[in-house]
Amino acid sequence: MTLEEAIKKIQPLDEEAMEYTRARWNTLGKPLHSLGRLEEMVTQFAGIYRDKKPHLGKKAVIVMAADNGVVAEGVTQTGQEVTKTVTENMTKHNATICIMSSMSGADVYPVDIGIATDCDNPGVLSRKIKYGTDNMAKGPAMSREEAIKAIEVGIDTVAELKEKGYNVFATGEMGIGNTTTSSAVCSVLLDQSVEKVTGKGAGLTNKDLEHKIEVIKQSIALNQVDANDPLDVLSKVGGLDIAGMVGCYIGGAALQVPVFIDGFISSVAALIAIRLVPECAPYLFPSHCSNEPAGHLILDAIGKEPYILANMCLGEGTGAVMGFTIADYAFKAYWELPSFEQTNFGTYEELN
Ligand SMILES: Cc1cc2ncn([C@H]3O[C@H](COP(=O)(O)O)[C@@H](O)[C@H]3O)c2cc1C
Ligand SMILES: O=C(O)c1cccnc1
Repeated sequence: MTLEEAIKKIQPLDEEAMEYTRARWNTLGKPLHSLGRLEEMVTQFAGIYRDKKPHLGKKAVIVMAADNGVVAEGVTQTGQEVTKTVTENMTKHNATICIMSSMSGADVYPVDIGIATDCDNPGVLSRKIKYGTDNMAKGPAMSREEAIKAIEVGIDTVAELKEKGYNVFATGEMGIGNTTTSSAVCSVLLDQSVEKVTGKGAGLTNKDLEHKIEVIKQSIALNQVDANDPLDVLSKVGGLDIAGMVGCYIGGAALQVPVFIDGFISSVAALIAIRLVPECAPYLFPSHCSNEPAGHLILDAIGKEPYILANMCLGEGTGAVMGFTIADYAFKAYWELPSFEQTNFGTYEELN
């Protein structure tokens, strides 16, 4: 599906299904609204599925893996070969996301959307746009066309997995250097200083952090980034992993499935998606708030309040899969709690 086709398919949530779900929550044998945002989550899922009787199906985490040319500037603690190693570890149950996903009953789908070397691994979906982005400190990270193609990879991945029976998604990423690109995008789109939105990523010394900030400033200035054009920002100072996740969010909205956002990098992708297509926002769910300095800023900007505050900053989708578990609790209560009439509390009308 093209980006344009996906945008055209996005509809507002189904109010009737949500009304029905809200009303049903109010009949259950517990104090009104006492499950708070868990109640709202089930209601919103009903609106997304356009189904008065929403059920969670199979859960998938899509992990967009890509390299970033800017790593050549020395903005990371480890080399870019780690991107491929960790991505391949996801096929052997050796990465954090696999272990945490198994707790949530979710399947992990790593996608090579731009790893810098060949990745011939049957467990990794091969969707390479190019062998890593170009170094944004020297010129644009990618062309606008490449950014759109990467977004379409995300849309198509959601479509493909929905065909296989998945109906709830989470985004994750693996890409050494992607906190540098994320901070650049964040600084431009939120009009905040680079210092305020840049952290140590997967680990840096204070001196290295100063250098990272300088590289980001240089990249933004050199590329003459247009803050009013999210695709310009994404292609010049973003990454292929971020673009792929933008596609997952827009694709999720087009295909009427909810998508959980992970940490800093995933939230930056959600910010781009919502700036591009504001109508996709109700299909997106926060999970945790990243411990990177701009974690809260980004969530505030997209109007999403995190469910979990755990000072996590790992990425890969590790926070997003905890969102699945919250959804499990919410749906379990919604479907298994007896109504007032089925209990001996009295009737709903008597009690409320
Ligand atoms: C072994 C390892 C596993 C990871 N898993 C996620 N990340 C996280 O760290 C990277 C971003 O940090 P930076 O911008 O500093 O490179 C991303 O790959 C992100 O997913 C990892 C990083 C490492 C080193
Ligand atoms: O919050 C995140 O997603 C994050 C932060 C630092 C490094 N990797 C991921």
